[in-house]
Amino acid sequence: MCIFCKVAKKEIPAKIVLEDDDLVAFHDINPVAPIHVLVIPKQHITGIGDVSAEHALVLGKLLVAARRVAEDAGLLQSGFRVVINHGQHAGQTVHHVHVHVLGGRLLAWPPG
Ligand SMILES: CCNC(=O)OC[C@H]1O[C@@H](n2cnc3c(=O)[nH]c(N)nc32)[C@H](O)[C@@H]1O
Repeated sequence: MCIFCKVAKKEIPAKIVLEDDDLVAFHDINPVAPIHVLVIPKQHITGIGDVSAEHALVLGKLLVAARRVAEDAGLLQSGFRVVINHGQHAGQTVHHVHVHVLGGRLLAWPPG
């Protein structure tokens, strides 16, 4: 089973910050910013490159949850970044779609 499916099923530990029937949000194990949270659907979706119209609702819920994570982390004023990586060039290492919520410091643009 994929590692994020295990997190969703509580089979491996994670510092969960938000959860509902459809998704779970938890701190990244290797944060690249003071706030680095991942928002994942409980349903296994391999990557944003694999989605279609049938996924629109859950994808929307991930983005609304990302905003809630940012708000709860006090980032609405200072700013935050929401990132989804797909495939090798984007550095995707876990093949279960996940939204990165990054904040707490000035974030460079363009990303490397
Ligand atoms: C370019 C990033 N591309 C990507 O695919 O990000 C995957 C993200 O998931 C993180 N991560 C991996 N395993 C675990 C785990 O068991 N637990 C947690 N809490 N985070 C994990 C990893 O640090 C990376 O930022």
